[in-house]
Amino acid sequence: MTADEMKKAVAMAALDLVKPMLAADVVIGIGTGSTANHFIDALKPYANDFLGAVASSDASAQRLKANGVDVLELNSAGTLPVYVDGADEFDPRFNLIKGGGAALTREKIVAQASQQFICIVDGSKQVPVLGNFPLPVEVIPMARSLVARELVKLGGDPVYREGVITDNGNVILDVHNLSITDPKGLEAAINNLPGVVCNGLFALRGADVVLMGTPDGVQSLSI
Ligand SMILES: O=C(CO)[C@H](O)[C@H](O)COP(=O)(O)O
Repeated sequence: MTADEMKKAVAMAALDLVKPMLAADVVIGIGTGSTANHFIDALKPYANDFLGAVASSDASAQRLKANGVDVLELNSAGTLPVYVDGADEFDPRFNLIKGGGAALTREKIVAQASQQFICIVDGSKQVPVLGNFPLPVEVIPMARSLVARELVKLGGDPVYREGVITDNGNVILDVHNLSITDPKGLEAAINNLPGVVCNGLFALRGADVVLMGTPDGVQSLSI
């Protein structure tokens, strides 16, 4: 089974969890990336069974609309019952690194607005300790060098993701060589740096459910 086939399988497994929640007044949260894209495509036959979705990126919003799903603003949607999204890494406590697709800020907002976060990943994303995947940090452009120096003080090696501007008009620093033994503490510390909009650690609000695709099928993991 290819990685893409595993991503599709976890997307279908997530759909099985979400289908019973769908109703005429229900709005769901949708993430960004190749795994989330499979989930969006799988929603097409059910597009008329719920009110719509809040998207974590312009790319996902466009894909939802192409699949017949109405896209709503979070401000008019209130609390969402569920958020479905991928991740770049997850640890045994369901802390995550996200933002490989540069959508981390809106992803974190929609996750925070949701009662349940279903994380859909292939097995390559499972790690004992977060940090092998470089941690994305979204930064106000004028603060890029300042924040980079502060991230070095925290023990990381930040690299400017050249050519990438987020949906919010900001830039991304990818922080290499972090061994993240205190995900909540590091998430808060990085968020406290002036110029940082958001960082890709999802520990203060991690996933509730992880569906992991393996060559032997989809595993529903628990903490
Ligand atoms: O955080 C993300 C985008 O900002 C994605 O969820 C993460 O990069 C995983 O992507 P994929 O499903 O393509 O492996």
